[in-house]
Amino acid sequence: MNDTARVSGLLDLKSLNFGDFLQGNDQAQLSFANSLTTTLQTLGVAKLSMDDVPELEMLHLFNMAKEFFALDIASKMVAAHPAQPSPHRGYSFVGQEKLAAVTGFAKDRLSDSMMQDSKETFDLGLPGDAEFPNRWPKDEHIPHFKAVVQQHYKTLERVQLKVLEALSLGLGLKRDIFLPLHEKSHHEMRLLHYPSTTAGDLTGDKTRIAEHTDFGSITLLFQDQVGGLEGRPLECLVMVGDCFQRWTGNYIRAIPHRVTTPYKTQGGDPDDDIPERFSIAFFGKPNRDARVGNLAHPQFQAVQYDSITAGEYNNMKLVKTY
Ligand SMILES: O=C(O)CCC(=O)C(=O)O
Ligand SMILES: [Fe+2]
Repeated sequence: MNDTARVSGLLDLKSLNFGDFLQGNDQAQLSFANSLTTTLQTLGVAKLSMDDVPELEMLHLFNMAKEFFALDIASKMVAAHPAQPSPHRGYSFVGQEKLAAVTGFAKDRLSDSMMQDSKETFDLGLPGDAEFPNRWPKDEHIPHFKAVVQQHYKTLERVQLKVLEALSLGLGLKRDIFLPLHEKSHHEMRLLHYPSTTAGDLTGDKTRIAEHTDFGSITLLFQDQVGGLEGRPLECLVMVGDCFQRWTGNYIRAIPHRVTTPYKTQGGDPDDDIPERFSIAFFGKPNRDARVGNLAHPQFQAVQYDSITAGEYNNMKLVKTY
C-alpha cells in the first residue's frame, strides 16, 4: 500500500480479532496489542473484527443513517450545521464542508482549495455538551434516530477507549495512560452519505472526500462495503489521527486517506454509474483542554510538537473546512 490509504481499497487487509483483547487472557491480550501496534506503526490503519461487541448494531445504525439522508432537504435542514465551522454539529449538505482545504495533500490533483467533496454528513458529539450542543432532526420526521445514534456514540466510545488501551499495551506504556486524556468525552461521531454519481463527475475538481488526516487521536470507521453489516463478522478500520502522531513525536503516524472513484470503475467510461455509499466514523478526540505535544517518553521525541491543547489544534484544522 502506498502512503495514501484508499480506505475503500483495504478489503484485503487482514483483520485482527478484537475479542482477543476484550476476552482473552494476558497472553492473548498482549499478542493482539502487539499486532495492532505494529500494524498501526507500519500502515497507520488496522482492520478489527468486532464480533465480540454485541451492542454494536451497525446494520440498524446504517439503516437509520440511510433513512436520515433520504429525508427531504427541509427536514434535514432542521438539524443544519451552521455556515461557520463551529459548533461542528448537525447536517452539512453536499459541498458545505471541504476537507481539501485542511492539508497540503491532493498533490496529484488540482490545488487543494479547488477540490470539492461530494458528500453530505451528520455530525454529533457528547449528548448534553453545553459548549457544542447537538442538532437533531424532528422526531416525527425520523423516529428513534436520536436515541439510536446517541446509544452508538456511547458504545463506540467504549470501543475506542479499549483500542487505546491495547495500543498503550503494545507501546509498552501503562494501559490506562490515554484514559484521563479522553475522560471528558469530547469525541465526534459522523454519519456520511456519498450520493450516487457517474465516473466522469468524480474527476477534475470533484472527489468523494479529499485527502486528509483525521484531527483526533484514533478513528473507528465502518463502511458499507467492508462487510459484516448483514451479520457477523463485523469489521471496522482503526485509523491513527493527528493527536496520536503528535503525542508520539511521529513514532505512530496519522494516516492520510480519501475516498475517490472505486477501483473497478477507474479508467472506465465517464458515464459509468457509481453507486451511493454510506459510512460511519467515530473520531476519538482528546479532552479539549488536554495537551497534544510530545509525551514525556524517550521513544516519542523524534519530531517535536508544540504543547497546544487538543481544542486549539482541532479548531486550527476545523476553521479551514467550512
Ligand atoms: O467515508 C469514509 O470512508 C471516510 C470518511 C472520512 O475519512 C472522514 O469523514 O474523515
Ligand atoms: Fe477521515
